[in-house]
Amino acid sequence: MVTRPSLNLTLLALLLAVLASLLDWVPPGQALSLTGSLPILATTLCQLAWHHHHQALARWTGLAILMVLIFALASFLIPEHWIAHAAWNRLAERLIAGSLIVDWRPPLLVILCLIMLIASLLVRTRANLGSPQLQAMTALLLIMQGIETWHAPHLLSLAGSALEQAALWSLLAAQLSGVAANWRDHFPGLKRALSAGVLLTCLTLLFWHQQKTLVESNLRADTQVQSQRLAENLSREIHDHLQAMQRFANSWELQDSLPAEAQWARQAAPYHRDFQYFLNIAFIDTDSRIRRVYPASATNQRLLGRRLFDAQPEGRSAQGEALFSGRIGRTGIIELLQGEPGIIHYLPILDDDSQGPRGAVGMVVSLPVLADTLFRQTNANHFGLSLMTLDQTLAEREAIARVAAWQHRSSIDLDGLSLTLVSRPTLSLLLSRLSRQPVVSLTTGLLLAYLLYMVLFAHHHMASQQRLMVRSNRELRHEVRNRTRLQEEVEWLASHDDLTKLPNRRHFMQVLERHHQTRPLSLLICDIDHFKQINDTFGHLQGDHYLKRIGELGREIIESAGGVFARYGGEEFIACLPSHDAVMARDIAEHLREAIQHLDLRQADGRPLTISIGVTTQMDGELQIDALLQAADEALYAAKAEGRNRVIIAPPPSAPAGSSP
Ligand SMILES: Nc1nc2c(ncn2[C@@H]2O[C@H](COP(=O)(O)OP(=O)(O)OP(=O)(O)O)[C@@H](O)[C@H]2O)c(=O)[nH]1
Repeated sequence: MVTRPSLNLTLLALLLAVLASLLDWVPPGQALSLTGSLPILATTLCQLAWHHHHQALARWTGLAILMVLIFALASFLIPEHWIAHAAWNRLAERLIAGSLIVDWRPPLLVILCLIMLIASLLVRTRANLGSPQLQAMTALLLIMQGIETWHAPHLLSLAGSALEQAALWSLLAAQLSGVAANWRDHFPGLKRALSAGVLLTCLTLLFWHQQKTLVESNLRADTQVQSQRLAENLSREIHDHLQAMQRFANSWELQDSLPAEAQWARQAAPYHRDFQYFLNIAFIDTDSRIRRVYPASATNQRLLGRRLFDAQPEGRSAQGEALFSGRIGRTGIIELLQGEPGIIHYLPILDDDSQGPRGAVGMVVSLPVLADTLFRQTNANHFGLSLMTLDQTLAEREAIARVAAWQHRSSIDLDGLSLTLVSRPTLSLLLSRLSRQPVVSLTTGLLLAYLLYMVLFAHHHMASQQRLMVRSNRELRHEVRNRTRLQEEVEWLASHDDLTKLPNRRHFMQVLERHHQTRPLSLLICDIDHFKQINDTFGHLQGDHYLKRIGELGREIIESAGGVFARYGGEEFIACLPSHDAVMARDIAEHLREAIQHLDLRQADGRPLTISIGVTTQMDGELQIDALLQAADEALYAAKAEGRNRVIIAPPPSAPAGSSP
């Protein structure tokens, strides 16, 4: 549903996405950083197209963006041993020289948010396709982005910039404002499924955050150990060279005179070769003059004969230690005569008759060269390195690849002198070692949360459908029962007399037809005597009462004889007695007449109520209903004519013409 607020919010998202893109933009050739803002901008345009009813355009752009985002997500998910991080970087390199995959890939949480937003746009506002769950997940992912931004600097850029996050919130709000009214009707059905889905999403995000923190801190500890090892190597190197040089100094103790130049060069050469960071190895006499130096480079030659006390006042105390006290002396970090920072060790050459030092061996260690020698042992693709004092960078080795925001500081002990080695692991190194497990858990958890919502929603939908069906079934059964009862009532009314509840004439005729083979078959027609006077005297209601009483009694007597008693019309009743001959029928008719006479019913003149009965019997032959009725009626007429309150037997009905006797 497109509403004015939702359109406005999408336009706001567009503005924010454009601003984010402009702020992120850097000239081509440099590292690209449109990673988050560009897909947000594309999604906003897609949503705008949807708002303007260009559904097909919105659908196809949405699908295209979705494909790109899924590809980017795959680079987070695929294990290193399937596709190495270097391969992803090579792919990025092909797109723009010097770029890395991280320059192209939007932050993880932005990718997930955009996938949810586009998916919910594609399923429109349909709750049964999971739109509410997708939007709830987007909101939770955005909250997580806020936490990530506020929390701490992290290894990977997982969250978008503040502007990108604001644009994403606007997109979500635009979608929500269009559908809120629509969902209000669905809310009872949504409630359970949505709360379960949201709960699982929250748990997934918390679990992911915990896992990610653990993985990153392990990785940090890993690189810290590596960096520490480097520092230890450096310390060991210094220690080793000191020992070696001590041996070198000791080798001159037996010699009384000044070492010959060639001899000095011959003996110093292997040390210089092994420890390339020695700028020179010099023989210094007790007057602190440099008398021999190796290598004999032009710079070193210029030092010959110079008095170090004057030339290097900073090193005076160290020289004094070696030349006068006979102990190893070491300068701090000083500016060397060669113009670079370094340390000079002075190793005394003692006289064999213990007359004090005869001189000292001076070893000039260039710290940049020392650091460089060590730095060369590490891969420049993995670490950027710096060797530092408290306030000065002595040597630096830039990493070839881009470094991460992390840096490790390890202290180095240079024979009592404390330095710091700062190492900065490269992004490529960290990403290639980073476990994919947290991202896999996050993606799987979100997928499961969506599926859980779908299952619960479908279950609720099916359950309510079933409830509806059961209710309709019950109503239908009730309706069928009602109709059957009505039908029975109608049928009963059609075949019975409403006043006396006796079978009516039509029903009686059907009964009679059913006995077309029963012989003998007797028929009785009964008529109340002077009923008109009863009506006239006592009223019709009383007349009705008489009719009912006679009906009840007649039914009792006739049915107990196996016959059927029915109302014939007006104050007349009719009965059939199957398998009763004329004598048996007459007896029953007499019994009926007498029983009525003994009822407590009175005629208008006070005498007991009486009836007259005409009886006829068909003994054999084909059933002749009309003839039987005619005969019984005539017998009744005769009974009336003879004074009423009597039973007259009609002669058997004559056979119809043509029938055999
Ligand atoms: N109360 C009541 N009266 C009825 C009903 N059906 C017919 N009657 C009355 O029955 C009376 C029949 O009268 P008649 O046919 O003249 O016969 P009678 O008065 O019984 O005289 P006889 O038959 O000659 O003895 C009429 O007054 C009818 O109105 C009914 O359902 N209820």
